[in-house]
Amino acid sequence: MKITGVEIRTVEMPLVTPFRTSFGTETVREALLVRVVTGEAEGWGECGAGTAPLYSSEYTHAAADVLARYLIPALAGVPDLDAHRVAPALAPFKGHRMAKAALETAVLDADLRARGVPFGQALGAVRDTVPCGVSVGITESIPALLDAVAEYLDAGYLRIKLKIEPGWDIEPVRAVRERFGDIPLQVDANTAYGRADLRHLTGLDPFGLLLIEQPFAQDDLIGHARLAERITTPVCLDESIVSARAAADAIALGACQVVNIKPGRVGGHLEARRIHDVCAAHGVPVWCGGMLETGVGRAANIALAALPGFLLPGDTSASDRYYRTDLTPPFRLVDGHLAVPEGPGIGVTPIPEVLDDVTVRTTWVPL
Ligand SMILES: O=C(O)CCC(=O)N[C@@H](C(=O)O)c1ccccc1
Repeated sequence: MKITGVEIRTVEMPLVTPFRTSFGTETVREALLVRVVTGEAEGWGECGAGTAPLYSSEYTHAAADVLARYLIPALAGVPDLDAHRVAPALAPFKGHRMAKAALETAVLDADLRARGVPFGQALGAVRDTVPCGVSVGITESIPALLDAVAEYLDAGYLRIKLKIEPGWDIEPVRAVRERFGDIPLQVDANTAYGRADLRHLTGLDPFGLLLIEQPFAQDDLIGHARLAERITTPVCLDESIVSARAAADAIALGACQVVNIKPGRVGGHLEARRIHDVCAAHGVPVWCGGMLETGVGRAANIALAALPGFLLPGDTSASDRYYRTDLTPPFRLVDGHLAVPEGPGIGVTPIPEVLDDVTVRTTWVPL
């Protein structure tokens, strides 16, 4: 594949409601899109980094800079470029996995579109639709939380994930259980707790949760292993699982019994598939996480979520969970499921007038 150039585009997408997690509240999603232009096709990728480095060390401006200054130019010298050669070409540059993932996905998308191959088929999808869960942010009150959960259940979501943090954990879970019974329910702390909270977190065990996600710091595998020894609820890791090796180590240490796979967090869909394979080899179920992606990133996530080891509903919600107008034709929930795009590549393309409306910056990097 010969790339003629790459466009880096920053868009600002208003969220339908503020999204509050333990690491902050977002009302507008600033997202970075990468468009790879080749003689045969154009490919799209989305970088999940936030405006500020609150989920991980990456953030939108840094991702745009490292793409323009180092990552995209690094592809210039790669003979017979294809998606499998992107990660090795970018390996000399440390970190910046979300920026690397956006570029690799765009190269993969361009290649697949040129060959008429759907993303899901290329990755090894075995389903045409994927079951969908939804992530419910921290709300002002318990009644507001119950209203939000009721709305999502009415919309057909098959699993509820509650964001938790110190001071907002056992009570919200208890309230949801009392109102809605034994619906599929899990919690996500985004590293908000310390080992001193371990005993308190065992208080979540009686509620029959599907999992407790990433209560401790990204690098605290021992802390997660100790919690796992004290509770019957599976421990799930998100921020800690940055590679297939990290997944193998975490499983070996007993630090996780479930893994949330996010292609952006691990450097791309090819590493995401390797993590899927490592987990499958250890009998560890995985599910597809989300980072408020527009339809571009969402399409690729849905294709990934159709792989055989994705045994739990993911955060692949419908477009209207976050956006009144998505960049692409919206993903709509049908009986709690989203359809895996069937077209070549990721199967969707941003709608030009929508894209122009929300674009705040574009950079063209010729190769
Ligand atoms: O449904 C979604 O796209 C968001 C699901 C969700 O809660 N994502 C959280 C997370 O901690 O997993 C997140 C949001 C934005 C950025 C990083 C992470």
